[in-house]
Amino acid sequence: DCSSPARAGFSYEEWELNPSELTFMKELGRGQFGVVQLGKWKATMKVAIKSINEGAMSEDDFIEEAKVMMKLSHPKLVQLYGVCTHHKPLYVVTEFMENGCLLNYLRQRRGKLSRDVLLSMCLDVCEGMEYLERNGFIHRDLAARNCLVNAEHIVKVSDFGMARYVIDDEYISSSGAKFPVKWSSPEVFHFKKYSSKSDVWSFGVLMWEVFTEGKMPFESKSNSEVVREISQGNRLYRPHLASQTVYQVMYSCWHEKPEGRPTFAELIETLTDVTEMG
Ligand SMILES: CCC(=O)Nc1cccc(Nc2nc(Nc3ccc(OCCOC)cc3)ncc2F)c1
Repeated sequence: DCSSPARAGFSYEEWELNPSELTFMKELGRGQFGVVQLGKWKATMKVAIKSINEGAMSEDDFIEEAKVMMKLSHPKLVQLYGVCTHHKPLYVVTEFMENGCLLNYLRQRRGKLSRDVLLSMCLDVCEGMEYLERNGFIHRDLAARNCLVNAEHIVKVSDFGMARYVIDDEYISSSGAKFPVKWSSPEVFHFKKYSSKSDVWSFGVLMWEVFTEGKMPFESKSNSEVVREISQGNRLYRPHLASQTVYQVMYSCWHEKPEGRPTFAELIETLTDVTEMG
């Protein structure tokens, strides 16, 4: 049916949106591929439209993958509606999230969010990630900056798998300034060995971001200092808002070996028990 962008433009492949059905309203900010704008699809549905800067993305590879990503659908994942490939710049059209990215949301509401709300945010992300784990899909760049918050204050995971299409050596090389070392497991920053268990490590750091209300992990340390700290067995400290029980959960995500870390399915169980215990 053509009632939603996901099935849009019968005259286009199902992952293609007809650009004439998009209207631009205002700039939301800048993602890593270029500007993101609030728009409307068929003059009714609010959407986020990412314009991909020339040379920022391996576009053909991404378009191929977009067909797979379109099929990933879950209430805690930011839905990909489609792409416009018939002109430059390439547009990537997704679900619009009224309250913006989780990192800024946490920083803007410092001191106003209860522990229960912080825990429910972690559970939202965990549910989205458990769906990706179940479907054998690796995020590769899970962090609070890559999660978004909707009008109902639900948190959803965004930009899953997009790290594979970035053209920027600073981001790709593990010694590059933009490589997310502070969210990377040892097997990722040493060998780029990505897995759902390396996503679990990043989820532990995201939990730390949530319970510090948006602090930068290893605040004053350089990437190479973080590699040394982690390799020596040091870990992020317990955030003041995190109970010992909550800290044990995020700490379990930082086991040196992937097999020593929980799965997202196990993390849902544990976080749900913590929520119920209070
Ligand atoms: C921290 C990283 C970061 O900002 N990332 C980032 C920036 C811009 C847009 C996107 N992407 C999407 N954004 C929305 N909604 C959105 C709503 C409000 C907003 O307010 C900005 C001004 O605040 C006063 C920003 C975004 N929905 C879907 C996206 F895909 C991601």
